[in-house]
Amino acid sequence: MDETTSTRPRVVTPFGPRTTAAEILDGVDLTGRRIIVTGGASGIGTETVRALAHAGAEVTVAVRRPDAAADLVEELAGTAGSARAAQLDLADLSSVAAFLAGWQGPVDAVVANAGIMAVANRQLNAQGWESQLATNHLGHFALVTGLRDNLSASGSARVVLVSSGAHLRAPFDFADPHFAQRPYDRWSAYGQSKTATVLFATGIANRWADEGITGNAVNPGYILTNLQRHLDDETMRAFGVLDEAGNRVPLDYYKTPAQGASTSVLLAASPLVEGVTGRYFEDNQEAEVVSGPQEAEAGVAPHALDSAAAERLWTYSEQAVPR
Ligand SMILES: NC(=O)c1ccc[n+]([C@@H]2O[C@H](COP(=O)([O-])OP(=O)(O)OC[C@H]3O[C@@H](n4cnc5c(N)ncnc54)[C@H](O)[C@@H]3O)[C@@H](O)[C@H]2O)c1
Repeated sequence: MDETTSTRPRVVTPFGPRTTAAEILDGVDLTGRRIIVTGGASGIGTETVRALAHAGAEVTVAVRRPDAAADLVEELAGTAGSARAAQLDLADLSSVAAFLAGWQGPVDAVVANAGIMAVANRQLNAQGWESQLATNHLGHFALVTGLRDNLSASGSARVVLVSSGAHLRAPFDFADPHFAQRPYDRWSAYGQSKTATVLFATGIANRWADEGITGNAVNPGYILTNLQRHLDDETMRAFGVLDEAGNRVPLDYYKTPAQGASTSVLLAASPLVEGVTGRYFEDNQEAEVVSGPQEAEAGVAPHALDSAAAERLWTYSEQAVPR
């Protein structure tokens, strides 16, 4: 974190943690805005797509299996905007390249929402990248940097990088990002990938401001979705999500997916944050900077706002992703 980051005023909005994505866009007209949402066929992504399309945007739902988004596309056919599905596997660079080759014209926003969490064992993709870093950061880096000219052509484009409070657990380990030498730990791997997500927002802010492209990171909060599928019942009990009988416990601090999608939608489309860049938001506000691991995983860690680390990660990612 540099001095500018620590002294700049925090961005605040009138919205609360329980505001829904639709409420964020009440009265906002996104007609003609072309927005890509990765991982839009489930969870927070689906609610992000819904809110944007209802406000008039032309949303591309970028998913591994386009048929998984078919019902959503059909549901949104009668709205002010539209949705269409496109194939994209972020862990497969040839799929990212095919998506980029098929895209024409400006892009007004990318919501880099797709993600995987706490994969039990170290898994590598074709490039030898650890799976969470591959999907959550490097695939999105390939996608967003590949769309740079299209974003620039918008004149006012926004990149929203969906991170997590888990970033507080792990700085980016430049010496061993893929756990080749250190023991694999699924939470460190997830946390590191989400730190990369925040650093990527800083990198966009540092490099692309002159092109009218902003980049911000988002922690959606806790939402029960498919994301938890890699967690066994014992872990879910430890989280207090399951009772001893294996039933889901209704927890107050869990948001609905529509509430979880609100901060992504705020940064992707609300006029209230026009021009805001290089920030980390949660509960619809810019987060406070905090030090050390936090029980509630709230706030943003200095290691994720470090401009030098952001530059280093950009260089690392550029070298990793072939052009
Ligand atoms: N749910 C939470 O409590 C929570 C908390 C913090 C952050 N997040 C983040 O929010 C985002 C959305 O998660 P969610 O909770 O809606 O979970 P989810 O599992 O419902 O959605 C994730 C989506 O990403 C897609 N995806 C996974 N790997 C992909 C790949 N290789 N290529 C393309 N798409 C891929 C999945 O198919 C899925 O549609 C994720 O980035 C997650 O890390 C979620």
